[in-house]
Amino acid sequence: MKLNKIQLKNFRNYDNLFLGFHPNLNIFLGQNAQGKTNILESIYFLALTRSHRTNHDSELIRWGAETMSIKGEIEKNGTRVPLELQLSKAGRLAKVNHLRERKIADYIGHLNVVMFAPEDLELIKGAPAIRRRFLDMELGQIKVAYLYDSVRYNRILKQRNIYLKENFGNIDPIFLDVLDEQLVDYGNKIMITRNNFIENLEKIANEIHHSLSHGVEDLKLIYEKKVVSDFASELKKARSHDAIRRQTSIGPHRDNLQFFVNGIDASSFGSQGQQRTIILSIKLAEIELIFQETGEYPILLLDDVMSELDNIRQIDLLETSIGKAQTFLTTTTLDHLKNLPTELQIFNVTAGNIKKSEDQ
Ligand SMILES: Nc1ncnc2c1ncn2[C@@H]1O[C@H](COP(=O)(O)OP(=O)(O)OP(=O)(O)O)[C@@H](O)[C@H]1O
Repeated sequence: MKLNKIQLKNFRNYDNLFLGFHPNLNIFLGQNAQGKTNILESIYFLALTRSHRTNHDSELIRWGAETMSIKGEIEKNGTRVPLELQLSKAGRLAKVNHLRERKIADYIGHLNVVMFAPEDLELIKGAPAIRRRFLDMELGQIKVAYLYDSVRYNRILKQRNIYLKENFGNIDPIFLDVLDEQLVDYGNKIMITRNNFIENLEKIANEIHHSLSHGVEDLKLIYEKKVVSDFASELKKARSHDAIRRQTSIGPHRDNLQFFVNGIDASSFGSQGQQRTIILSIKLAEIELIFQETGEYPILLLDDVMSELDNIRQIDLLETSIGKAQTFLTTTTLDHLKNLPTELQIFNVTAGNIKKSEDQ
C-alpha cells in the first residue's frame, strides 16, 4: 500500500499544504517544533480518524480556524483511492472515493499504518487503558467486525453505567438482564478476537525479539482478561457490587496486556533498552501481521525514533521495513542515519513550510 499524495487544510500549523510522496522513503528534516510530527500525525489521522498523541480533536484544527481537512490518495493493488477527512465542531466527515461513509467503521481500514513514536514506551510502562487502546487501534484497522463489536459494546456499557447511576437502590433486574445479554454477546466476540490477535502477534514478535537480542531473550505477551471463564455468570455475580459502585466491574473494558522478557515483567523490571527492543519487535511484528491479514504492507511512520536506536537496531528496522513498507520518518539531523537506501525524498521543514530537497 502506498500514499501517493496528501493535502492539508488548516491542520495544526499548515494552512494549505500539498505534498507528493516517494514510494519508498520520505524523510522530514528540520529543527524542533517546525511541524514534522504534524505531517505524520495527519497521515495517522487520515488512516484511523484518531491522533496518536491527543484525544482532543480540536487541537488538530489550526488556531483561529473552524474546520480542518486532510485529503490523501492511496494506491493498493494498482487501484488509486481518494480518502478525505474533515473535522469541525459538528464532528467528523469521512469520504472514500468522494462518497461519504456514514459509519466511521466503514472508513477505517482503507489506509493501514504502523506508527513508531517516542510515546510508545508508555505502551509498556503506562496504564492498562493505553494497552487496550493499542489493541483497539490495531485490531480496528484489520478487522472491521471488531470495530462494530467494540462500538456496540461501548454503547451498551455506557447505557448500563448510566442506568446504574440514575437508578441507585431501584434497579430493575429484568431491564439489566436485557442489557447484560447484549453486553456479553459483544464482549465475548471482543475477547476472542483480542486473544487470537495477541497469540499471532506474540508468535511473530518473539521471533523478531529473539533475533534482535542475539538469541538471549524470549518475549511473551500475556492477555489478562478481567473475565476468568464465563462472562455472563461473572457479570451476574458482580451485579450487587456494581449496583453499589454504580459502574460495571466485569468485562473486556477492564482487560490488560503484559509483556514478559525471559519470564520477567518488562513494565517493572525491564531496562529502557529492553523496553525499546520490545516496542520495536511489536511494531515490526504488526507490519507482518497486517500483511498477513490484508495482503498489503502498511505504511510505516517513524517519529524521531532513529536517534534513540543504536546502529544495529537501526539497520534491523530499515532492512526489515523499507523496501516492503513505504516509510515516513522525521528527524532533526541526518548524521545518525547511516544506513539509508539511495532511493528517497528529503523534505526540509521550517515553521510550517516544506521544501523538497532537489539534490536527492
Ligand atoms: N492547532 C495548531 N495550530 C497552529 N499551530 C500548531 C497547532 N498545534 C501545534 N502547532 C504548532 O506546531 C508546531 C509543532 O509541530 P510538531 O509537533 O510537528 O514539531 P516537530 O517539528 O515534530 O518538532 P520535534 O522535533 O520537537 O518533535 C509548534 O510550532 C506548534 O506551535
